[in-house]
Amino acid sequence: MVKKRIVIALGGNALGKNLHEQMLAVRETAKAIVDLVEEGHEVVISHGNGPQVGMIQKAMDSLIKNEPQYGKVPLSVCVAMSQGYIGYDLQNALRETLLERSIVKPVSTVITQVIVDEKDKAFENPTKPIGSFMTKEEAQVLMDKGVKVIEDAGRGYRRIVASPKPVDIVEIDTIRTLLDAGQIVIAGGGGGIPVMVRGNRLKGAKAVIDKDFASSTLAQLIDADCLIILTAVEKVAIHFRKPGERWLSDLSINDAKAYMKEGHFAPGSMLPKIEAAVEFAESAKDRFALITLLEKAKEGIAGKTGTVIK
Ligand SMILES: Nc1ncnc2c1ncn2[C@@H]1O[C@H](COP(=O)(O)OP(=O)(O)O)[C@@H](O)[C@H]1O
Ligand SMILES: NC(=O)OP(=O)(O)O
Repeated sequence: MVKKRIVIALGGNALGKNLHEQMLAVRETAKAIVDLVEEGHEVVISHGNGPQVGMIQKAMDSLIKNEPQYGKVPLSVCVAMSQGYIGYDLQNALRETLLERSIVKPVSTVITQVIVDEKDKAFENPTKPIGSFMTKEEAQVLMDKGVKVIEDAGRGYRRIVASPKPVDIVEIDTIRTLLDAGQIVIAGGGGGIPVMVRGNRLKGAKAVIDKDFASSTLAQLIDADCLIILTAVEKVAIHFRKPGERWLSDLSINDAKAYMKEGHFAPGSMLPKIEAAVEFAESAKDRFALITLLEKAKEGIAGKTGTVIK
């Protein structure tokens, strides 16, 4: 098997929805990642943070309601907190799994800041769902207080925040150096901490970047061969959950663009994954993206399952 440089973007099911679920889920996640390390691939791991950043923001808001002396915690800081505690669990699960298989490789989490454009139209039009799912009635209570909420891909209602596109990654040289030294890197967690450039200063932005887009940017900047997006489906489908549903093993860039126009991929769930996959696959010759289930990552990279976009 040809050794590849891979960015693995972990979806919600790789982390669970709360602290306890996360502790359990990352053990399985680590096994799937170490399977790829064992085959000699270089891996960088990125992950989502929708449920986690929503939980942190809610916790911080209720803290300052009772103890206002702490001051409001900006959303960018909540993203940084989510990177920290998810990275902590993930890097320890990876460390343990590597030791079990007698593989000597340091693992570290790089607190990653991602530059966004302050003129990005996304700041005027929040679209990124975060936090837990609510019923319509619960959502109405929040909406009455002026909180922006949407129905999230048929799964319930969630708060929404702005989600600008990633422009650049501040710590990219650190990530490259660690990778070139043969280490495993967790980076760009939760889409990265969104920051805006103000002269020598980086100012946190009130946003949550989509992890699939941040992963595509990361993969391009480290010249990865492959972007693997691990989620809750083994393959991508057209006519998903409708008559004529068809699961795809290969998806050309042109077909992906046509299917996006025809509305086959749900916004907020599969659509950003296909957009990110297409962006990466068309960024240079021989690059491809793979979308599959967490536990099928090894089979997917061997060409046995998943949807390959190239
Ligand atoms: N065309 C499609 N093909 C396959 N899955 C789709 C499609 N459209 C929407 N989905 C849904 O998108 C989900 C993945 O999005 P999501 O759960 O938001 O991702 P994440 O794993 O990053 O948390 C799948 O589990 C599936 O239910
Ligand atoms: N930041 C982000 O895209 O998180 P989710 O994948 O959990 O939505």
